Amino acid sequence: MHLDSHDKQTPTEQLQINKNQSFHQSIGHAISGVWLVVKKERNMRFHILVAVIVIVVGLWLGIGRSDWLWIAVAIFSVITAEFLNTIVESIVDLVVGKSYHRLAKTAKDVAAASTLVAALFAVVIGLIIFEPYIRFILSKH
Ligand SMILES: Nc1ncnc2c1ncn2[C@@H]1O[C@H](COP(=O)(O)OP(=O)(O)OP(=O)(O)O)[C@@H](O)[C@H]1O
Repeated sequence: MHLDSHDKQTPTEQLQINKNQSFHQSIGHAISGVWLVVKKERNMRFHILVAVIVIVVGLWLGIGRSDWLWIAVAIFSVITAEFLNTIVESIVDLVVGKSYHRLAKTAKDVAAASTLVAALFAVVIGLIIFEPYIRFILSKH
């Protein structure tokens, strides 16, 4: 997925390239970065949906503090990897444009691999935390 559409500014958008002048301005741009990834990256929306489901199930089961800590680590690892993946994609597209380049492929594939590894880490954390509950529920049936 490319963020090309973000490059086409609407007339109301300011074409700022100088440094942010205030903390408020920095936070505003950071939040618009978060919104941009959520809006444009289907995978990010999927990660958020899974995170919400895990949080709801965790609340329902009443899991402990240390379990929440690991779930927080897993969720933030996946989200951070997805942000880095989007950064790499954007920079690669900026550098090579529409042309094919072997190093562009390497950069994008390795960036995608980092998200995959983070997602697998999250699945392992989820299995370790929820396995006793799943086993208990299955033993009741
Ligand atoms: N300029 C390029 N040169 C060589 N290979 C490319 C280039 N652009 C993309 N690719 C290859 O095509 C794949 C898909 O490109 P795309 O830009 O859609 O990646 P993607 O956005 O990482 O996919 P996803 O949204 O699933 O993460 C990349 O993983 C890479 O293997």
